[in-house]
Amino acid sequence: MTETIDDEPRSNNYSFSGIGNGELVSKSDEDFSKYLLDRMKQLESRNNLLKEQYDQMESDKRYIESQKLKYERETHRLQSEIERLKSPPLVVASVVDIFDDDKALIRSSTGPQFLVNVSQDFEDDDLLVPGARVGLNQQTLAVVDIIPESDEPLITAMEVIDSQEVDYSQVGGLDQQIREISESVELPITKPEAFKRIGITPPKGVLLFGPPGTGKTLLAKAVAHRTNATFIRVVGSELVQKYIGDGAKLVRDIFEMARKKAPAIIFIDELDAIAATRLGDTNGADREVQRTLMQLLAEMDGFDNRGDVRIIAATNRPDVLDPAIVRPGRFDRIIEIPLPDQDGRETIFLIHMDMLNIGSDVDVKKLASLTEGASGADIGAIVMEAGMLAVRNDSDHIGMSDLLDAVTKVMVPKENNLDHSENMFW
Ligand SMILES: Nc1ncnc2c1ncn2[C@@H]1O[C@H](COP(=O)(O)OP(=O)(O)OP(=O)(O)O)[C@@H](O)[C@H]1O
Repeated sequence: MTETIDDEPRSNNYSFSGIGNGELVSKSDEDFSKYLLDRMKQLESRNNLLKEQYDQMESDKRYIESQKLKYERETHRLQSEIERLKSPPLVVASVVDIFDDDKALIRSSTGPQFLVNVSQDFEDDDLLVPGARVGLNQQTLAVVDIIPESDEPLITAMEVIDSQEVDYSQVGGLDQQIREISESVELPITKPEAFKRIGITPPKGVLLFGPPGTGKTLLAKAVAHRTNATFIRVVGSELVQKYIGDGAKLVRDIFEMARKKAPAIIFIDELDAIAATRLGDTNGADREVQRTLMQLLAEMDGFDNRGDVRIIAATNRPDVLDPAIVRPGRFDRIIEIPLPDQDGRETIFLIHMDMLNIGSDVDVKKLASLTEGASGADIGAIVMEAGMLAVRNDSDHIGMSDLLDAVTKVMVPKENNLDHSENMFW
């Protein structure tokens, strides 16, 4: 790379024949300085190029260093996430009392009380007060975390919808049931004075029972829409399965939230999961269900019939319900939601076809007579399936043949299932 420039002029390169000696020297000097200038220019541009490359490499280096830092941070975060995921679950408890020497009396969610240590590096000392909910180490039961009071567990345990879009007109074949539910849930919210005037107390809770997919949830949503009430839906089985040890507290929180968001309708689906009759010996899980039910009964007993929080429950298994739940003052209005009859099925077909492009050959009466034993949900599925067939056939409307194919597709597996399920309630 190093270039040496000789002091001696290079006569070989710079001599020209036929020119005098003095002339030759000055010509050579001139050429040589030209050569030097060119060379300098070359070197300068090479130098600039190298400088540019150097700058580029410097900035690449800085970029790589910052990337390295970023990945190190990410690795660190992922490592602590792995540690966090591998750490054993904490036991939930509530604080009964706090003592000076870093000890606390706590009540575990399953009942018994323990005197336990409070972890030394526990930061939220101010929040550690009687009544606070805390997380305990599984083995030592030491208090290691505090559970913030928030609606978070509720958000996953229940569905809260401020305004419902479902109208009574979307519920087919249940005119009698709509009348009954509107008297017992809607009127106490919209016309409480009518009840006061006459002196009767409206029913506290309404129990809807019937086979799956017959419109129990739909009906409850329609009442919420009619009364402009917040619709709070909880599923019995989720209350006791997802939140072992927390079911009773959740029931309390649900009623609390309903009072805050009133007028509100609490819809408890699968009531049987928390209100089935208890048989003989009880294990831990049964006791949990029992505590949840007790809390539900206590909440129902404790609130005002004339208030603007109403409770609707639904079950497919009324036969297994604990008699305590249907006593007067609790779910004292029981409404059967049966499978739709011929007229009901016709109406439900029409409701589900309402917004669709239906061919003129479609005979709803015939469809209704071919679907005896179908629920509203089955009819919804038939119409949806027919729509899919029409799309698949690139048709611009749903024809009778699509609907007939869909009836076969939805009804045949259902009939096969029914053959194998004679022991089921429905
Ligand atoms: N009577 C009905 N009229 C119109 N559509 C209905 C009717 N019953 C059911 N459906 C349709 O079926 C869907 C499911 O019904 P829904 O969830 O109300 O049944 P459910 O009785 O609460 O069932 P489950 O007991 O399984 O909870 C509804 O969203 C609706 O599309």
